[in-house]
Amino acid sequence: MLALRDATTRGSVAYDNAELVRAAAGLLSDDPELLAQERRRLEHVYVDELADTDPAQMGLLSLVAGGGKRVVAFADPDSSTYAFRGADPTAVGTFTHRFRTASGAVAPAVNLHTNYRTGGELLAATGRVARRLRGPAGHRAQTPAAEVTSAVEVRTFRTGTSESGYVAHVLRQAHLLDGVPWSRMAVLVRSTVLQLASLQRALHAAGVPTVTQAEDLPLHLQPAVAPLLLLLRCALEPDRLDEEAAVSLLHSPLGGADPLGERRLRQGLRALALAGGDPRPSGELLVDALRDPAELAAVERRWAAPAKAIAALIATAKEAAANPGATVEDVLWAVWRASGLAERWYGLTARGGPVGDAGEERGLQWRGVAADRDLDAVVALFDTAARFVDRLPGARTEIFLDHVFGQELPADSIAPSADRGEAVRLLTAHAAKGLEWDVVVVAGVQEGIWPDLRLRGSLLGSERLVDVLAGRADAAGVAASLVGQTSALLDEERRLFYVATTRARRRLLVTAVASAAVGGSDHEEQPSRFLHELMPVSESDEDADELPVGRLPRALTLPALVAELRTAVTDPASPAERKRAAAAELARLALAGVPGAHPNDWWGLRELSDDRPLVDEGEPVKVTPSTMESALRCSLRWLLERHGGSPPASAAQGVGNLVHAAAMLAEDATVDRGQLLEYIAGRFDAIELAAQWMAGAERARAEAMVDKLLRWLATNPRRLLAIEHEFAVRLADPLRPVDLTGRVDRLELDADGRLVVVDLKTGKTTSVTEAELAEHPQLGAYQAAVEAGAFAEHGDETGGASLVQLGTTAKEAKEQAQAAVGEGEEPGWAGALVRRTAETMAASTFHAVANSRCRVCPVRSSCPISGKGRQVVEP
Ligand SMILES: Nc1ncnc2c1ncn2[C@@H]1O[C@H](COP(=O)(O)OP(=O)(O)OP(=O)(O)O)[C@@H](O)[C@H]1O
Repeated sequence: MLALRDATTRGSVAYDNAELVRAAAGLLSDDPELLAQERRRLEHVYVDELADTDPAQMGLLSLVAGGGKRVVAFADPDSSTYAFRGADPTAVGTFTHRFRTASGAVAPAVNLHTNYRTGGELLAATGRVARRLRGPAGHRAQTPAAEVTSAVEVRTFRTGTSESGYVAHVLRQAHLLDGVPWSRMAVLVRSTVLQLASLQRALHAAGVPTVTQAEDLPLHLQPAVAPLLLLLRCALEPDRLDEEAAVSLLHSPLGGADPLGERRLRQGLRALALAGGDPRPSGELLVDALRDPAELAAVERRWAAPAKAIAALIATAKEAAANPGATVEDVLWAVWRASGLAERWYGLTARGGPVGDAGEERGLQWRGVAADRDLDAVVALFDTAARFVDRLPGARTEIFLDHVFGQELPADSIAPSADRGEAVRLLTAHAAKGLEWDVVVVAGVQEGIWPDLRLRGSLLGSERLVDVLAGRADAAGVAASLVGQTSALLDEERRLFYVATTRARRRLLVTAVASAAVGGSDHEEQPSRFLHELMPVSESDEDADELPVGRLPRALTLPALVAELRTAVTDPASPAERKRAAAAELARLALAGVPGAHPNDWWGLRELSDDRPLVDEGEPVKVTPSTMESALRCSLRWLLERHGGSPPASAAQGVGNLVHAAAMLAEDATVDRGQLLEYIAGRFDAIELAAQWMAGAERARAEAMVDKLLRWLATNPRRLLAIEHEFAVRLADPLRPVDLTGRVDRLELDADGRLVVVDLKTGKTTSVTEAELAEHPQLGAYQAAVEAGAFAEHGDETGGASLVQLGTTAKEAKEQAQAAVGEGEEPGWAGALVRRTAETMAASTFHAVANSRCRVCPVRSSCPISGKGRQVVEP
């Protein structure tokens, strides 16, 4: 702490760990009194992970514990993985010479050969990896302490999905069958950025609880921190605000948009731009809107809100950064306060705490835990910012951002990690160092990812300094040095893999994807060479290079088991023996109350609860002309829709309804057009449109329909009797009386004094063909109603019925007229059709009939002839 204080007050630009250690060493060597005091205080000094120490740490150690002090250091040269932070594995070899005994003799070195962690099979496999490492080998022979069983499994998969499915399966198996607690299992990956999130989602979906500890992720990747940093970056470096950044800001907690919201916003911006003759794609418009939110005022408030919030925060950041003397802390604070996230997350954390069993509370509690974690991460960000400001007063925020984004691994943390409950830990191989679990999965071990042979360096390049000091850097040949660096990297990656695989006590699973390039794509994924290294050397040369391919077994869930047993029992091809065994298992599950196990639960085997007709004989059947067509087309759909299968009618009016309502005002062509348009304009805003940007076009369509109606009225020779007239009439029949009820748009009188029913259609595709028109059920039913005396006050002779198509793309309204029923060869056809419909509606059996509307049928999932509803009839 002293060193730290001095390092900062002396205005040093000490910034990485090695520099801090160096500052402490400097302080001690400058002050003999302090050094003596320290040396007196330390009687025994223990060093763990000696192979990961860097020269500065060794210097400090020499100061406080050199000269014959009691120092014990532990090292495994094969697990040194911090060379990129300046660690020097050769410190292990020179240690006994450097830290001599009090008498000046070389210190003793002891090799520990007993392994208490695991058993023979695992040791043999990890030993094969270690064998390929350069360096001392004397310590490598290890024997297990006891006869424990251990197992290694290497598997490759064709896709990442099946890989994570298999990983989930193995974890569930260990938990459910072998009783391993979730917290004694872990999944290790090489790269947080590439692998962690997708794996976590897949495991979660498969019912494996996982936990990624915040401290396992570098700061800039933590979900709560990433959007704040991105926002700062975009505010300070405007070029950074591209479409990708804009979208992730909108979807972050700072924006709060969902995918639908984003689409609506894009559509809105594009409609506006197009209206102004600007043809740019919506991505560019989105970026512009975040820079200058003026445009957003014209977009519907609901969809514009996330973008407005982000634009405001960007402005806040810019403003804060423009203040003279503003530090990164000030800027961050301004943005954080303006975001309002603090209040929201604190509200949620109040519900956090340990996760109990009460199912309902659980969701809230998880959200509370997540909010806790997010707040922790933001606090860590402020800590980092404060340290940065302390060390580099006056440095610009951009430099801070570079620094934070440059971190590949979580910063060292001395905070103890909280116990996050019973869950499988998901972490990087680096973070797994020093830990162990009963079951360890090392996933995604792909060539190119692990080993990752891209040359890299630390902020200050300290690892190269180490090379120079150790005489490894060849000043003469850069190429030679590059080769050297690459092979050193391969060693380091292999050691990291060794660390990962040696974390397992009982069971190790290592997986990768092996996918051949498909078609012209050169995207081929290869398992890492490390997988081969784990495998025992094969006897025959033929399959020496073959890695075992993994197959996804049945999911270890009750429903999957029940499904498999049921298939075995009912499959005609399965042998009698197997059927009997499956039936016995099902019986056992049924006794235990497992849903779906007892044949009583199998839909296909259930007795009908009631086989009486829907309407008792002699009772009237209610038929409305508008549903006749549907009932005749497929009576099952009609039945299901009628009894809860269709979504409730929306209260909001559509454009068609609005035009219908306006048409009620239009008795004939003398009506005032302006009045109709005013009517439409006045109610237009109440319409639920698919998108606000469609409003212009939809309104034009509504107005066009009104104009078509007016022009059609001008040519319509008949006289209006009633508009929107309701009727109810009984078609008498001793067995099956029919109550025909409904409403007609227009009831008109033709030149011969006969009644004509006119139905206005506002849909775009409601036209019918000539053939369909002759027996159009709805029109026929109107005619039958007329004949049965539904409009007795006006007469009971029908002159036909018409559809007037207003909504099609045609310029003029089209009248489609059905001839009067009495004029045809079969005068009673309409009444007969109504009776037939009534029979269908009152029946005890309803038929599913395949037809052109099946594709959009809302009750497909209950239809036996649709693939989706097969379970309705099959056991
Ligand atoms: N003498 C012992 N008797 C029984 N168990 C032991 C003994 N020594 C260590 N173990 C157990 O063996 C396991 C590994 O021990 P430890 O973590 O100390 O090894 P390590 O060499 O530091 O491992 P690494 O550096 O690879 O993480 C632990 O579970 C520990 O409890």
